[in-house]
Amino acid sequence: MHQDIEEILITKEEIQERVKKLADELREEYTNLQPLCICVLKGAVPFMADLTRAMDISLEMDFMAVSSYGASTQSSGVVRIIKDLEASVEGRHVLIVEDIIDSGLTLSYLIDLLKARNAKSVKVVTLLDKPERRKTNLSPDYFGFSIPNKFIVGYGMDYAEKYRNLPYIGVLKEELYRS
Ligand SMILES: O=P(O)(O)OC[C@H]1O[C@H](OP(=O)(O)OP(=O)(O)O)[C@H](O)[C@@H]1O
Ligand SMILES: Nc1nc2[nH]cnc2c(=O)[nH]1
Repeated sequence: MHQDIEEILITKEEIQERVKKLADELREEYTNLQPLCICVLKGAVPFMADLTRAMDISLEMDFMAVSSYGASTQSSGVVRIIKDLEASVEGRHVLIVEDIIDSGLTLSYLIDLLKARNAKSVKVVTLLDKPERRKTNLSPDYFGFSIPNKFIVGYGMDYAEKYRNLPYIGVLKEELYRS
């Protein structure tokens, strides 16, 4: 285990098993619909790669980067587009792929944006859900794990851009981000 990690919350094997089950459910829903899977950079990259390969249906991918202003471990609700989509979502079945929903403010903004751009349907799959911290009444259509209110890193998720390549999801030692 990495020296900065307090405990492993979800192992690599548990992630793989859950991702496969989510992919099975999504295959059922999206076969023949040619969904546009939108990866929200950067944290969702490993999940997007594993999930879409396991879905094993005809789909398209696009990438969007947004940033919320505020402290590095808290979302402020003000969302700014850093990189927009290349594809048009008009008339498309869109699946937003997220690594984590925390306050829900990022997702709430994205859903409104994609609906305003006339997507035919907009659904959300997130690997992790932290429902305790929600500031909106939004809930994901599909989620991998519901987790407690702890600051976690790994499998795409960072602290100050580090730890994204850890193969598991771990709780970061508190002294590293409180100091
Ligand atoms: O529900 P919310 O409170 O809005 O928080 C969730 C958002 O925060 C994280 O992204 P972050 O801004 O850390 O960017 P990153 O994916 O590039 O690390 C995560 O990937 C979600 O997009
Ligand atoms: N890395 C990381 N990003 C987040 N964004 C919202 N919650 C979290 C979290 O626990 N860890």
